[in-house]
Formats: sequence, structure tokens, C-alpha cells
Amino acid sequence: MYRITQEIHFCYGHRLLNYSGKCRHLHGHNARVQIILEGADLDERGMLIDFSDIKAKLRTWIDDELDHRMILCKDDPVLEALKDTEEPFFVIDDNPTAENIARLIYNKAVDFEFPVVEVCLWETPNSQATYRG
Ligand SMILES: Nc1nc2c(c(=O)[nH]1)N=C([C@H](O)[C@H](O)COP(=O)(O)OP(=O)(O)OP(=O)(O)O)CN2
Repeated sequence: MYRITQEIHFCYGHRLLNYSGKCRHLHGHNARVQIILEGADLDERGMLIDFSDIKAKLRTWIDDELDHRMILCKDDPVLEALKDTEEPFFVIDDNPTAENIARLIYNKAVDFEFPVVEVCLWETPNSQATYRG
């Protein structure tokens, strides 16, 4: 079995609903995400998946859709105010926790047909969430 990991860095803002700590307020993170792929076979080049393909698809999607955006729950009232501005945002169905953002990126890797097994998202240097399919 082979395992490869691609690490991608991006910045995002968010806030948590139904949460009493400081993260209920709008704030930002410099996130580090690790996308872990596994498979039993290599292609004729000796690669599970070309790192460049992961960057071309998944890193481009993260850069275009998540990087330097507010990631907000669809139920967040601040969305109405943001819609009146030129500020970019990305709406998800659930609270934008590290767990849910890890799952979002995992599902996108599946959409791109990468053999993803795990996505680890470091929200801060000390706090990390992992989603496995
Ligand atoms: N299980 C989770 N717990 C928390 C999440 C989360 O996504 N999943 N998120 C937050 C906040 O978004 C917060 O930004 C991160 O919390 P925390 O690690 O406490 O942030 P600090 O910057 O204070 O980190 P330090 O390690 O203390 O410097 C809260 N909890």
C-alpha cells in the first residue's frame, strides 16, 4: 500500500454559531491542510497520483473558493450584511468548525476522484481536526 500527502496552506475567516467561547466572533486563521491519499498500485511513472495533479485541482479549488474568504454557516445572520458588500464568502450547511472544513475538503477530493483516505486541518499551530471517509 502506498500513501502520499499533499500539504496546502490557506487563510480564512469564520465564526462559530451556538458557541459561547471567543470563536463566536468573526476571526481568521492561517490554516494548514494535509490531504492523504492511499492506493495499492502505482502508474507507469511510479506514482500513486502526481503531486502536480493534486495542486492543479484541489489547491486551485481551495485558492479560488476558500482562500481569503469568510467560511460561514448558511444560518449565520452576518451573511445578509456580507451580501451587501464586495467581501467574498463561502457558505456551508454546517458550523464552519475545523472538523466540517476538513470534511468539505475531503469531499472535494472525492469529487476530483482522488483516492483520499484522510484530511487533516490545522486551524492553529496547536489545534487540528481530521476527517476520514
Ligand atoms: N473541536 C473544535 N473546537 C474548536 C474549534 C473547532 O473548529 N473544532 N474552533 C474553535 C475556534 O475557531 C478557535 O479559533 C480555535 O480555538 P483555539 O484553539 O482555542 O484558538 P487559539 O488561537 O486560542 O489557540 P491557542 O492554542 O490557545 O493559541 C474553538 N474550538
